[in-house]
Amino acid sequence: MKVAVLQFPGTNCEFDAHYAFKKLGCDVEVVWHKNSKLPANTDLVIVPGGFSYGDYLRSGAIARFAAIMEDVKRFAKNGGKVLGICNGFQILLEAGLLPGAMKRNDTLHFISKHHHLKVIDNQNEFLRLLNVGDVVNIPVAHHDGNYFIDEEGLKELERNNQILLKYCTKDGELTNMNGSISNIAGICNKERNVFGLMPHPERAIEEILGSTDGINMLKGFLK
Ligand SMILES: NC(=O)CC[C@H](N)C(=O)O
Repeated sequence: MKVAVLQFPGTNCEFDAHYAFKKLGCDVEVVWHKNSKLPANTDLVIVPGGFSYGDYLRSGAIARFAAIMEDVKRFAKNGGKVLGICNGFQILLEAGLLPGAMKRNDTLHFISKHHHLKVIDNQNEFLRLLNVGDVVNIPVAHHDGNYFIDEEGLKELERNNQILLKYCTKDGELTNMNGSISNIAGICNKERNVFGLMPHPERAIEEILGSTDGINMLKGFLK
């Protein structure tokens, strides 16, 4: 399986994602933002975490104008799978590939820790190897993870089962970690081929990292 990991100035998780998918046996290529085309035969695009363009203006607001994003949009429109992790999620929101917007955490603090997430929907390629109600332990590291969408948009997400993950305690009780509406940690688009989440599954793939719960999330994409 061919995985393309995008790289913008300020991206800092491209090699974590590269390492994780390599470990899963994928052919992985890091793709510079100035390229106008994704590699031939790309099966999955990862928009990784970091601080693209220093998070100036708004996280992801500049990266979404990068040349490569035109091809990512084309790829997604044709049904190609795209996963945005943290800053990648922010970029996909800014690019209009996912609905809603990201605000600063309500505490105004950068939050960096392991946090539990509850699987809300698994009828998608990302979480198909998990069960609804499963609790996973995945690191978070962001200051702009306060997901927002208007009332009508939230209803639409719920109606279409687009809410994939919510923040919770280790016992599965929903918690509000950063102000996100309805405790949302991850969503997908209506067509179910574009995914975004604030936590970092690619950083939870070895015991030494504190959790291996990310493996079965990323593995969902494997053919
Ligand atoms: N780990 C990351 O991707 C950081 C995300 C983002 N730039 C923020 O701090 O909100």
